[in-house]
Amino acid sequence: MGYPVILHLRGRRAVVVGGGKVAARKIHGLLEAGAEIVMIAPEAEPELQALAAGGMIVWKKKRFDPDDLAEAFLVIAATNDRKVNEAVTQAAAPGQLVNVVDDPERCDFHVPAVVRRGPLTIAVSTGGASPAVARRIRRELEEKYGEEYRLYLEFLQRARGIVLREVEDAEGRKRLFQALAADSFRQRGRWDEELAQLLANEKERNGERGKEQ
Ligand SMILES: C[C@@]1(CC(=O)O)c2cc3[nH]c(cc4nc(cc5[nH]c(cc(n2)[C@H]1CCC(=O)O)[C@@](C)(CC(=O)O)[C@@H]5CCC(=O)O)C(CC(=O)O)=C4CCC(=O)O)c(CCC(=O)O)c3CC(=O)O
Ligand SMILES: NC(=O)C1=CN([C@@H]2O[C@H](COP(=O)(O)OP(=O)(O)OC[C@H]3O[C@@H](n4cnc5c(N)ncnc54)[C@H](O)[C@@H]3O)[C@@H](O)[C@H]2O)C=CC1
Repeated sequence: MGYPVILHLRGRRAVVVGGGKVAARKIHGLLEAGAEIVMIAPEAEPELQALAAGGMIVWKKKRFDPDDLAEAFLVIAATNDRKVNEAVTQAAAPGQLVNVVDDPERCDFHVPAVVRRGPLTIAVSTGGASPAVARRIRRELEEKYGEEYRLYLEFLQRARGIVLREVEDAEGRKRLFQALAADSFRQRGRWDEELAQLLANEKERNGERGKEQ
C-alpha cells in the first residue's frame, strides 16, 4: 500500500517525457502545484504547444535521451512507447521520483484523481486497480464538496492565523477550531461575524478565569 503525501513542488523541476493526452493531464496537475516543467517530446498536443509558447512550460522538441533528466526532482514517463518509458526509468538516478504511465509496478508514485477547492485537496487512489473508479469517485466528491468550499477554506486559513495569534490557551484554540470546522457553522455562512463572537467569548472566559485566581 502506498503512503499518501502532498508534495510541495514550487520551484522544483519536473521532467515530463511525452507530449500526448496523458502527458497533458499530468502537466496540468504539475502546473497547479507550481513545478518548473520541462517537456521532452518530438510532437505535442496543441494545448501543450500553447503552454510552451506562453512560457508556462519549457518544451524540448526532441526524442528522449538520458541527459534530459539532469536536475529533475520528479520524472513522468508518458510516451506511447513502452521501451522509451522503460529507458526513462533506467536513466533515473536514485532519489528521483519516477512515475511511468504504462507500468504501475515501476512507479515510485501514482498520480491520484484530485478535487481542489482552494487550500482543500481531496485525492483518490485505487493503487492502479481501476483509474476509472478513481475518476468516478472524484466526480462524486466534486458534487459533494462544491465550489463553496473554496471560500470557506480560504476563510479558515485566515481564521487560523487570527486564532493562533489571539488565543493563547491550547484548550481554547481547540474549542474554536472545532466550532469553525462544524458543517453547521459553514452552512450558516456568517463566518467573520461568528468568528468575532467566538473570539470575544474566549476573551471573556479568560478574563473570568483571571478574576477567579
Ligand atoms: C497506475 C497509474 C499510474 C499514473 O498514471 O500515475 C495509472 C495507470 C494507467 N491508467 C490507465 C488508463 C486510464 N487512466 C485513466 C485516468 C486516470 N489515471 C490516473 C492515474 C493512474 N493511471 C495511476 C493509478 C491511479 C489509481 O488507480 O488510483 C488518474 C487518476 C490521474 C491522472 O492521470 O491525472 C486519471 C483520472 C483523473 C481524473 O479523471 O480525475 C482512465 C480514465 C479516462 O481517461 O477516462 C483510463 C482508461 C480507463 C481505465 O483503464 O481504467 C492505464 C491503461 C492504459 C492502457 O489501456 O494501455 C494505465 C496503465 C496500467 O494500468 O497498466
Ligand atoms: N496513466 C494513465 O493515466 C494512462 C496511461 N495510458 C498509457 O499512456 C500512454 C500514452 O498515452 P497518450 O498520451 O494518449 O499517447 P499519445 O500517442 O497521445 O502521445 C504519445 C507522446 O509520446 C511522444 N513520444 C513518442 N516517442 C517519444 C520519445 N522517444 N521521446 C519523447 N517523446 C516521445 C509523442 O511525441 C507523443 O507526444 C499510452 O500508450 C498508454 O499506455 C493511457 C491512458 C491513461
